[in-house]
Amino acid sequence: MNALLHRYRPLGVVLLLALLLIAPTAGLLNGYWSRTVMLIAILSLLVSGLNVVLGYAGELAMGQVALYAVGAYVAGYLGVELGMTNVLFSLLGATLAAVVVGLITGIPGLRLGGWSLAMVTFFLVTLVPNLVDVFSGFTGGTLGMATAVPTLFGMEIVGDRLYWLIILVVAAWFTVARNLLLSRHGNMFLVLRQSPILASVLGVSVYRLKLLVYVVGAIPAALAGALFSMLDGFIAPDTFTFALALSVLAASVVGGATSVYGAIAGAAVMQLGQQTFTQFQTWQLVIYGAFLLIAGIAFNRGLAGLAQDGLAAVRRRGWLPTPAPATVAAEPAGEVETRLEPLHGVTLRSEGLGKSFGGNRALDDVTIEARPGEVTALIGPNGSGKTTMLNLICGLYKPSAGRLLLGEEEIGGHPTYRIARHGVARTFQTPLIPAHMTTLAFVATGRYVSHRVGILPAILRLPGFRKGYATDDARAMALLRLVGIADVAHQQVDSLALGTRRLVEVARCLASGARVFLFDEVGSGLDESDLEVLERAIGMIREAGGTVILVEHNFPLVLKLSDRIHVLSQGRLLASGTPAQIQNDRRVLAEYTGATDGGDAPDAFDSVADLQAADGPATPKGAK
Ligand SMILES: Nc1ncnc2c1ncn2[C@@H]1O[C@H](COP(=O)(O)OP(=O)(O)OP(=O)(O)O)[C@@H](O)[C@H]1O
Repeated sequence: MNALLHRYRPLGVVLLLALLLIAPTAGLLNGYWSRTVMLIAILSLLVSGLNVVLGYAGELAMGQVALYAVGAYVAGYLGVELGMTNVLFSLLGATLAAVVVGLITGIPGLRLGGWSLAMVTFFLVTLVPNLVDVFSGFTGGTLGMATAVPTLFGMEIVGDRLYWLIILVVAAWFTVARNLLLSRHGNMFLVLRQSPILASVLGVSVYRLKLLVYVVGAIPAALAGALFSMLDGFIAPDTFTFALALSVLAASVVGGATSVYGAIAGAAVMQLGQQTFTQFQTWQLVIYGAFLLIAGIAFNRGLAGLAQDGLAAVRRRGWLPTPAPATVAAEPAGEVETRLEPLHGVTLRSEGLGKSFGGNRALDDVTIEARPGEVTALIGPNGSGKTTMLNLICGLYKPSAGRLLLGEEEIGGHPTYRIARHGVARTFQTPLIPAHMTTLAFVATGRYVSHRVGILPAILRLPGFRKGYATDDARAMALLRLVGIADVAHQQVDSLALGTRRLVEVARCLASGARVFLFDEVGSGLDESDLEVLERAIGMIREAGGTVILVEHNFPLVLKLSDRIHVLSQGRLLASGTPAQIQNDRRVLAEYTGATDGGDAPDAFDSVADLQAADGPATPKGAK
């Protein structure tokens, strides 16, 4: 079974749901506790929406409370003004309104970037009383409005029926959230949270994905509003306060923002705290602040993290069986691919390429070509412009001058995600590795764009989703075997050592089915055996027809692997040639020894390789 599906067995959740559903008829809940459970359930919807946006996509959106108000007023309006009391209309109306408000606020908030979404949504919350006042004809203004009795096919939804409706809607949302977050989409949200740059080199439009996450997170908030209007039968603006927004944030942090069900725990703590302690209202802002501080500092994965650690400790002691690691349908264990499928590499050419940062010319008039089925190395001292070149090729920087051609197509200045979709994959000097993800799942993110599985099949767990995941996992596993690190497949990827992370990045690039591979100092930090694996992997990419551009300080590795070497010095092309030509080039030797021109190169070294041998570590002057 797929590793991702295997990890989560929601038995406890199903039992809790069954218990909650039978509780009123079994006499387990009196009126007070029944209302408390409903309020916790409604609050957990708000918190869950924030978890999706903040915990998964890393965007601080404070507007859950405003969307809560939208859901409440839309449901109220439909019932009172239009006579549409059917709860299905109320819930659908609230959902549509959430999508519309989500788009209206998310588009400018996310376009501007930085903290603007937090600011836009913060103002949205402060605007609620004013908007309610402006539309007082429909909303009842500050005095509030009484809502109509909800119905379902002619049946009044009150008492236990309302209780069941709330529990079932909340259960349905958590099923959707679980299926979405524990899927390749959820993994991509985690990538986005860790690094928008990483998401974009994986071919994802960061803006669109953030907007999607924000709108998805708006839906439960509006559903919560609709349910609250049915529960209280009355809506007034003083429900939708900034204090409630803070309480939702505190509940998210306390429950664990990257947990699916932590929202329920966080909501329960906040709701019960409020009901139990009479002083809570007076001190609520201080209490929320304290919760945020304590949870942020002492247990930053919240109650869900504590529960997971506790469960792991219990399993270590043997008091509970440890689930067997997921098995992945791939080639027979131990069998390693010795060749790759054809990679359809393409020629990458820069013509007079330049890049300036203010007055600093990082690259100036650089013309190089990297051909399919070849390894093209870019070398040069620190600051000579190698990484800038890779950043230009993958679209992280826009060229100041010149052209970049992928085959016949000009790609200079295109957005990173579009260039990635043309088949350009890259690694980073400091590997970009997300938290809360296994190595296998991370390598599989390479396939997110090239082998699409829709959101709906993921939410509904349709056969297409299961098949897509089985293939993702099998492919990722095969590639981990290829780079010799299959043993870490089920470990958290952010727990791996630097050298292993580099090999993980190579596997991720291969998973995307790329045609052009940009490897930035991929050999640094690797021990001898890792280097052998890396050499074999790069050799296979070359044989399969891939185009490889290798930025590397390890000169022996460069000599061994490259078909052609370009040497940069202070942003300009100093020399180009075969490894034999470059290692005997006096200008290159001079550059590496710090002599001012080729003629000053010390006689003791006849080649760069001699210099490396004498110097010990294979890094030129000043390398990181
Ligand atoms: N985003 C940026 N803003 C300003 N200057 C930059 C930026 N990126 C690179 N530079 C400058 O461009 C020049 C080339 O830097 P680059 O990182 O490309 O060199 P490099 O050859 O990759 O060095 P290293 O081997 O240390 O990685 C340096 O002077 C650097 O300070």
